[in-house]
Amino acid sequence: MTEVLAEPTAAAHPPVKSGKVGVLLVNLGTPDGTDYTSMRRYLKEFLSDRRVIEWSRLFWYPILYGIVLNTRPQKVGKAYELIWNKERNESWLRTYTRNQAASMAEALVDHSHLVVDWAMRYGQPSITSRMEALQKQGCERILVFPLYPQYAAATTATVNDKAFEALLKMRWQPALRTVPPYHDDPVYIDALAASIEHHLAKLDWQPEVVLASFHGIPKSYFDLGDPYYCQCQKTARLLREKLGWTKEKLQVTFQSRFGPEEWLQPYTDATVEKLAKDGVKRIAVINPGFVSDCLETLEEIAGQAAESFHHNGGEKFAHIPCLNDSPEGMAVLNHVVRRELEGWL
Ligand SMILES: C=CC1=C(C)c2cc3[nH]c(cc4nc(cc5[nH]c(cc1n2)c(C)c5CCC(=O)O)C(CCC(=O)O)=C4C)c(C)c3C=C
Ligand SMILES: [Fe+2]
Ligand SMILES: [Fe+2]
Repeated sequence: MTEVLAEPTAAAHPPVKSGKVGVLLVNLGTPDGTDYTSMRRYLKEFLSDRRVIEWSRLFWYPILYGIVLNTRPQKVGKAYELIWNKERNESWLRTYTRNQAASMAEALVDHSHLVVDWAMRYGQPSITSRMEALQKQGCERILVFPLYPQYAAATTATVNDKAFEALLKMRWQPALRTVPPYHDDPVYIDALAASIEHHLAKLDWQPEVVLASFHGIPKSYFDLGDPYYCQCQKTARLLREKLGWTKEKLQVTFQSRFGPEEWLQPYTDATVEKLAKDGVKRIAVINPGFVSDCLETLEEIAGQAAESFHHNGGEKFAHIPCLNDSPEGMAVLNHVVRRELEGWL
């Protein structure tokens, strides 16, 4: 005889929150402090990620544990100190990401069943902890938003991997959606163009050249089929078209090289130096691939690149800030989220 399970009665059943939709904004990550221990913990997690360093572990781990984690924490800790948000005692990347989540929650307040949260791929708050928190609040559906306009396996894919890894341990999984790259979205391109125009209008000089400097990746990742390079080039082309500028006026470069391999070219540092040596006196740099200002924009560009330009004969240098949590920046993020939530709102 077949046994039929009895319908659980309300009294016997534990309370379950339900009916909510979560949005999880995720950026790269950040150390908890600039001290050696915090920096080492952060870099260890970051540089152990196979999506970031694709070399064989047999080759990479002796270098990572023998050299990199003994020297880089001090060096990078000093760089972070220069740009630390002292008021909140945290990195700007964390401040801006939290602000973006708060601002988005306010913009979408009419959807009372929506919960907006934020996490970091490396460091705290972790993706797993925030996914679990969203689920506890009753989110049966979660939209994961890797905060990168251009897709790279080293950034977008590793965020998505981590989100799906969190589901691995759940008996009752929420439905999961991930936000695709938005490198050619007109709202994003318009926001970049408006930001350039707005910031250049505030100067009492105008740049001869503007660099669109994107974070680099090893050239070998591109050769293996990563679409990142092409998406960066498309963003720059659309931006040029929007501004009515030539290829000479808006040039694409790649920054933040790591390790001895060849990375995407032309390099930002070499280009800045060459422009100055060739007699260009005034340049501006924008970082369209970074949703928020961080170490790589504030220290490497506004700090180091500016210094190199002046040192080599350049006279005027401007760093155009990232869109951050500005109204234009939030218009982009809110637009992308609304579109990707279609059918869930
Ligand atoms: C092989 C190493 C790295 C790859 C590939 C890589 C790709 C990549 N990174 C970003 C965005 C950011 N990177 C940041 C810092 C950073 N990046 C690497 C290495 C690689 N990145 C390192 C080791 C570091 C830490 C600092 C250092 O040791 O130099 C940051 C800043 C974080 C902050 O808290 O401010 C961002 C943002 C992208 C978009 C990308 C590929 C497209
Ligand atoms: Fe990086
Ligand atoms: Fe860097």
